[in-house]
Amino acid sequence: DSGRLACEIPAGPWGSCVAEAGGSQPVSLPSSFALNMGRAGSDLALHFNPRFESHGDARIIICNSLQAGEWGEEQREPDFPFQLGQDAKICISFDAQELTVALPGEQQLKFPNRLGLEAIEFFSVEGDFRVKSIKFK
Ligand SMILES: C=CCO[C@@H]1O[C@H](CO)[C@@H](O[C@@H]2O[C@H](CO)[C@H](O)[C@H](OCc3cn(-c4n[nH]c(N)n4)nn3)[C@H]2O)[C@H](O)[C@H]1NC(C)=O
Repeated sequence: DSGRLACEIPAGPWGSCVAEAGGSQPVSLPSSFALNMGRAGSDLALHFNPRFESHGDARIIICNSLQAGEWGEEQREPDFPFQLGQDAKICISFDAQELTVALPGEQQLKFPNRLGLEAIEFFSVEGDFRVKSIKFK
């Protein structure tokens, strides 16, 4: 079980690195997983949703915000660095302007901090993604 640990991105001015190592399980073909963070389940600064195959999308990362239960405009990232059954290190940091997601293979993705989030008060994981470690720095 080669769960490697978190990444070392230093905390941003506001935020911190929410580091995660996990992996999608080869047992069942996961259609997608999601990491959600923000103030509450209905107020997310970042819904980070890699889709292997779901909603008619294949191998694309969907990022969005959720404000009072309403989805914002999706940001769609076709550069898809995940492999089924492989561990993935994902590291999220943020400041007043944007959230930065460090992905496997030195890939980086940015998403505007639409909620002006200053602290992560809510964090959830959905789908076939087994979290091996989480570190708030
Ligand atoms: C073309 C038709 C209208 O557009 C579609 O509208 C859908 C509904 O809003 C969009 O799907 C939602 O997209 C949201 C982000 O913008 C969320 O991903 C939402 O799902 C929330 C969610 C995901 N998950 C989840 N992910 N993985 C697992 N296991 N569970 N649990 N709750 C999805 O149901 C979907 O991404 C969007 N597609 C396009 C191409 O825009």
